[in-house]
Amino acid sequence: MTHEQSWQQCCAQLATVIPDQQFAAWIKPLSAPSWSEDGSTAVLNVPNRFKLDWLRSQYGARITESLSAVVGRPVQVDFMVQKTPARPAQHHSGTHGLRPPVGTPSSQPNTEASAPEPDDAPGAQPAGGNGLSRDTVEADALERSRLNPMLSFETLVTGKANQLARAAAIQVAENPGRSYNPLFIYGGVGLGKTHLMHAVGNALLAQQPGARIRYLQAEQFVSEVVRAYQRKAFEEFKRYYHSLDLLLIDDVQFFAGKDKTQEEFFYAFEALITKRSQIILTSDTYPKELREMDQRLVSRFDSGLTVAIEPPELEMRVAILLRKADAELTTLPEEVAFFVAKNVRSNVRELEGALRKILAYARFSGQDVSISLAKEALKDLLSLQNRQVSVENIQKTVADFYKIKVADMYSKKRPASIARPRQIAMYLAKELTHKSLPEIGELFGGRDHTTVLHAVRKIGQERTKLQELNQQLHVLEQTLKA
Ligand SMILES: Nc1ncnc2c1ncn2[C@@H]1O[C@H](COP(=O)(O)OP(=O)(O)OP(=O)(O)O)[C@@H](O)[C@H]1O
Repeated sequence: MTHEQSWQQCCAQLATVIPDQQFAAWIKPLSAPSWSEDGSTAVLNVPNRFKLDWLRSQYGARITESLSAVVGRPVQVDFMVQKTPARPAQHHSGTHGLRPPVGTPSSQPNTEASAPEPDDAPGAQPAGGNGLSRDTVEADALERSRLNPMLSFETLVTGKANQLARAAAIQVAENPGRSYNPLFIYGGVGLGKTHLMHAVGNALLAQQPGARIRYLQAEQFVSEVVRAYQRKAFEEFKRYYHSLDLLLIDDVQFFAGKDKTQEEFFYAFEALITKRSQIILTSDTYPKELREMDQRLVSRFDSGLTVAIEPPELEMRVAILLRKADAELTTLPEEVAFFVAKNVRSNVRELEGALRKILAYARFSGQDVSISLAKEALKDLLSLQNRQVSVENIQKTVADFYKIKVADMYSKKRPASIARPRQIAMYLAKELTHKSLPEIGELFGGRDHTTVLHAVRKIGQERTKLQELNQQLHVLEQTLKA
């Protein structure tokens, strides 16, 4: 069997397991791979890095499996971004492309092998044509979209913490505007919400280089509304936002209390949903918990699919570290990855920071990466983490934060402006130290342990209901732990 025949058979097999639309969009346009000399690796040429990411992450395993089955031995499948011109003429001979050169009618007998349209995506031009090259179209669209091409499905590590959100995002990328609309992703800081959002955008851009995509942070949207207001340019603003195919807005909790922004966003939302453009939103909390948000918007946010991203568990943290090291072209010994993952637990952004420190340390000191090197590189971080937060420190930090005197932490004064920060400090003392209630009471001017218990319960309950308090507590906790 020739290489071309084996590829055709592979495609035929894939066509039975991959839904028609996806097959037509992703597999059918591929030319037959070129093979390494020893026949162990098949290299598929793809037109750009977006397609490369997507094909590798979504179909790589299936193609490998199918091609191995067809040739009767395990083979590796690799992808390579094709150099321009996008469709080299040698495809009809030599490396046995499935597709005839652009403009040549298909003469392949097999349906899998029949020539696809030069491109399924709107706005794309065949290379060598008189219009803009596909690369230029993509580069322009990428710039306009403000997408970061590094944040793709390919570079996103999957685990229990994000598997639902990722699955939903993949659905959306494959069926924009038709599966879950809007897709609302929520979770704590640095857990990959932004990453997932960009991944959808990048995947869609790979499929449709002409797609009108825009990513922006909620605050930027607020500024644009303000600017449109000042310039009396709402028509233009509307025309732009209402014309998008995919709108990605990050951290929508920042719309809180901004009535005009919410109103404009509501119109854009309605217009986009009606014309089946996709909307993806992220937030630090689920829609019903959003503060100072128009109820019409809250219910719209919840009308598609709402998914959470949780903090990654240990194994996922290890996997993320290994993957990030790999991307930096360094090998991280697994024991070092475990060591870091056990000690840096809060979020992915912090994991990345820790890894960066270790790699920089290794580079500058000329040493290999080991646990002892990691301990040295992360000395500050680890000692800070292990350092017990002291009650005195809590009292000082909380007093500074609420602009009261530290002495008021021990005083008997009762006005709310003082009593409340004091209760907050007691709550944090219970949360962040190992001190008992009576010990804490003692350190707060000799108060009874029931007073401390009351404060701990009260603040604990209120933080689940009051977003602002919760945020203040987050800031205080971060400051104290940092
Ligand atoms: N599962 C993951 N695999 C690989 N990298 C990840 C993963 N999750 C997050 N990251 C990386 O961690 C960093 C922080 O992620 P991201 O900015 O998406 O977080 P976020 O949830 O949007 O946080 P914030 O609320 O602060 O905006 C990014 O560099 C992102 O690429």
